[in-house]
Amino acid sequence: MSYVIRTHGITKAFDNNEVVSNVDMNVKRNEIYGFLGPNGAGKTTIMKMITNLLKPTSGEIEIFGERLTHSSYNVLKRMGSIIEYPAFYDHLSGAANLELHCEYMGYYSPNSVQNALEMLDLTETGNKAVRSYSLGMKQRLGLARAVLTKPELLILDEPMNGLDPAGIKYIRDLLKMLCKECGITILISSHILSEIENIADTIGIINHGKMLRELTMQEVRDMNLSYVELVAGNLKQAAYVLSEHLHINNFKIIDDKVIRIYDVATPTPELSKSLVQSDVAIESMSKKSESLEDYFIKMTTEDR
Ligand SMILES: Nc1ncnc2c1ncn2[C@@H]1O[C@H](COP(=O)(O)OP(=O)(O)OP(=O)(O)O)[C@@H](O)[C@H]1O
Repeated sequence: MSYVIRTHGITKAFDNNEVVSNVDMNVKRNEIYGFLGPNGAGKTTIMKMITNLLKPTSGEIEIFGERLTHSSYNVLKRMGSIIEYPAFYDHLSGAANLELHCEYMGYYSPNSVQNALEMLDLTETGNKAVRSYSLGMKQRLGLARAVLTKPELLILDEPMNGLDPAGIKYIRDLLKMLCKECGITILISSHILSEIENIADTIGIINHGKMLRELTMQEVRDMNLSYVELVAGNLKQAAYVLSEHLHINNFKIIDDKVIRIYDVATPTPELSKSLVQSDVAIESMSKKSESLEDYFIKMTTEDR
């Protein structure tokens, strides 16, 4: 497996207050990695460490197989990023801001500014002063700057912030294209799962500075998110029937009347027949499913 980013037990403390704790993150080459966590979870701090804007208190970061140090200029030249809100010279045009960035990065390629503006649908506004841009246009200009120097790795901290639904779709489609057609690896953070679940190949869930889980979207799709909810009088007997008669162990007792059975392969009529035959007083039985958003919220609230 080839990785573009690997962090090994990175920790960051500000004034003895640990806000990132022992995080291992593994971003594979040519994938979109969705970095998910509620506000304040530590996403920006980790992305700042990966882009060398902050130094970890302990732990190591490897990018393109090289250990990141204060002098890793060549590694940094191979990435583009938006960390927090992108800042520009407001009195200059979008195009002039991009030209300045090329100069600063020592990157010269004919038409690169025009191509980046075009890619982000900013051709018409490229010559206007940034101070006249809406928040969404600034976000797109930030992305234009991030892709300007043709990076191999994009680090995007909540790039959908401030965009309307059409703008979010535009960016999602663009990121998919950049990853699948141009081979760019993308690390993108969000606190809203639905923003990235359709484009991510892998997600990492973080809360209170700790990586709770890293899993591929295929693993997410294979998870038991559907279940049968059984409301019954004598739950002890119901649990006994499930495990001893039906050999189902994948269930959870929610309270003194409710069991959730995650083995949805057993048909509901078969379940109810066995339960009734063993004198379980069924009040109701229904198929339900948990959305991925519910799962994400549950994971991050259970960790409190
Ligand atoms: N320079 C700093 N000094 C002190 N505390 C900081 C500093 N930067 C971040 N923090 C704290 O670290 C924690 C993590 O913040 P961070 O911005 O990384 O979270 P986040 O997941 O990106 O959240 P958000 O989505 O709100 O940006 C927060 O409690 C924040 O207050």
